[in-house]
Amino acid sequence: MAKLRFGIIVFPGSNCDYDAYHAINSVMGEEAYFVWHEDKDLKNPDCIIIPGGFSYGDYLRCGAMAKFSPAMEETVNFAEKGGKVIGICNGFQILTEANLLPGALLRNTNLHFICKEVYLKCENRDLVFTNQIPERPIKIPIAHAEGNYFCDQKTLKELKENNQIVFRYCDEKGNVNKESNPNGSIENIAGIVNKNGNVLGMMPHPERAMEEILGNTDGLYFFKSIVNSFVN
Ligand SMILES: NC(=O)CC[C@H](N)C(=O)O
Repeated sequence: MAKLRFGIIVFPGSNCDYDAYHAINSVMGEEAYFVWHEDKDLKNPDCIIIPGGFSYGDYLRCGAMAKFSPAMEETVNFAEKGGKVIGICNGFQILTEANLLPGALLRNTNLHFICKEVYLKCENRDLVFTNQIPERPIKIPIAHAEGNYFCDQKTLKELKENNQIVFRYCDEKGNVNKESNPNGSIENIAGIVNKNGNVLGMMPHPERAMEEILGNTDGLYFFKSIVNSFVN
């Protein structure tokens, strides 16, 4: 079977683009390639990844300037036609700014940049992004200053009704509570999907947990889910 094509959008200030590239190419054995933010041509992807980092230096707000890039305009068109789009960390922030996902990412409640491993409970394992994720909590790193997910009560209700809450921060045993919430996110939300199930945003970084040498391979479940959804 031909390799799956993952287009990774690169903005000035992206810094997880090579991590995503390595995860797709070297670990998953699929094809990753970069799309410069000024390019309008996404080069026929199976999936677009908007990687983590500090696009445009996080000026104005995280993701606020990136949404105007030609590559983002095309990503919106791609998503509207059902194309699969993943936003990780700064990518999640960009997807909310581009209105592909509801809500916003605010400053962490402690006002610090937080870099550590957290546990996630996957609440919807029927998605193209999650079908291989186990029931047990998975351990994935976070690294952000603005990961505090917020939305109004009406949106929260809709997210719940449509099963759009994909990941919640929890502890090792799967308890979702104030203690297991690293950044103040509403109801411990760490990742959501759009109504159609083809656009996912998450603050944690699965691409940083792909190999034994890194001490954590739980990110593999995430990428294996996507590959699996194309094969089956
Ligand atoms: N790792 C990242 O993508 C960082 C995201 C963002 N710039 C923040 O600090 O919140």
